[in-house]
Amino acid sequence: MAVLIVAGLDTGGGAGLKADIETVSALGEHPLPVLTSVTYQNPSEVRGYHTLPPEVVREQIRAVRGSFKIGAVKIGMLGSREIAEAVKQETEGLTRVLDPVMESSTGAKLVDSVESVKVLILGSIVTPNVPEAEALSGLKIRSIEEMKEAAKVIAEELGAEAVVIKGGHLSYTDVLYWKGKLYEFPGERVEGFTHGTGCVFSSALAVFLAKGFELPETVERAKRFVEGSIRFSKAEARAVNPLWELERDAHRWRAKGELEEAVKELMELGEKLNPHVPEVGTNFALATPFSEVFAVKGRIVRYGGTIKPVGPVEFNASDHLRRALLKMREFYPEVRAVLNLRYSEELVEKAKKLGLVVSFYDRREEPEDVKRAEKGTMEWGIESAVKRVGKRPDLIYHLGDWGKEPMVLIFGRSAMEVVERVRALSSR
Ligand SMILES: Nc1ncnc2c1ncn2[C@@H]1O[C@H](COP(=O)(O)OP(=O)(O)O)[C@@H](O)[C@H]1O
Ligand SMILES: Cc1ncc(COP(=O)(O)O)c(N)n1
Repeated sequence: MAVLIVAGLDTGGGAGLKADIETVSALGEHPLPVLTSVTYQNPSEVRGYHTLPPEVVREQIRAVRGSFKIGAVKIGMLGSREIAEAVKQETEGLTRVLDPVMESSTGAKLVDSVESVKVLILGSIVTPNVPEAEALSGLKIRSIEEMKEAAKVIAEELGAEAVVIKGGHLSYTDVLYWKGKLYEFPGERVEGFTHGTGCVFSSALAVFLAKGFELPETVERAKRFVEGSIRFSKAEARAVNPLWELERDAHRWRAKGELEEAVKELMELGEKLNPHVPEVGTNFALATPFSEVFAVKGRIVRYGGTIKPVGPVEFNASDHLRRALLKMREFYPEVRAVLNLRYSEELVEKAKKLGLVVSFYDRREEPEDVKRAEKGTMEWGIESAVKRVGKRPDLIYHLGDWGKEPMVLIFGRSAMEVVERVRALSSR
């Protein structure tokens, strides 16, 4: 199924047409991109925009309307009244999702007037954020109750088929008014970049409508999709990441394979490694670029004179190593893998001889409040060891913690780098 997208181009690659294309593609439908305006912007600032002549917008829609099966249309930045009129005429009869874009999140105007947006409201599913809903309804919105009143007014007075007021500027709860009924979609704040959330939301809505879901279900699905695109946003983009689900799954797949290979290599070191395996067992953890962590279920244990993994490589199979790795990644994001061994003086000396950067933490230095909180020891330990050496540590040891057993953590930028380090450390 194809989804028509009528929107503006964001040169920062965060919002607008590019976010819409990615959203539609990521959700498995075919995007038909129609450009209304070129903006000059980055995630911090819109410097200006240039609207295309309405005829150019009209011709783009005409070129595709007849030759694709269009399940829905998402309409974003319109720019001018003339473009709004042309889009209205050319999209007659399609299921229309209108994101009434008026201002960017950075506060710059993206349309000549509220009236231009109103041109397209009749019969559309409209998705204003709180300030846009205030502009369309003339009401002040400070609560979920007031969101509901405004949604009703926009539907009843302006003739929208349905109204979804988005709560990103209020409490993260979204409200839907449809066929005389009100629905609430509770949400919680997700940490991450939010530039482009509105674009992704309305595109996802259009996709789920095209797939045939009923409106309340589409809102729920679009909201969850936006949450993922915030949670898995990337610092480099400073905007939402509509490709999050595909990327996350690809990274999971690769990390699992990488760790499985490395565990296999590690097993080759069986007899040499056996004396270095602590009572609690060894584990081996690998993080994806999204900081999701895989490890060996049940750990790697001594087995006769050799060693053996108890279970398979799984997501979230080690709490301690996951916490150590994630803390290390806050300082050095290139570090992706870690493995723990029993502490011994020879091992630490050998590491130093091999030129590895060695650090340690000492629980006697742990502040009382961290001790009492219990969960924070690992994080505190890694942080204090990192700060102690002032550069990226390859190996961190402590002399009693985690069931009081002294332990060594060996870090690496890949699972194989850790295996190579373990190989060097355990060779006689
Ligand atoms: N930080 C956040 N955490 C979770 N959900 C958010 C966050 N910011 C926005 N949302 C959600 O993203 C969607 C878009 O909302 P909003 O940001 O208000 O739109 P706009 O980009 O048009 O201002 C809504 O479903 C909203 O609840
Ligand atoms: C081309 C274009 N379309 C839409 C938005 C709104 O997105 P946001 O509210 O996240 O700034 C934008 N900034 N640019």
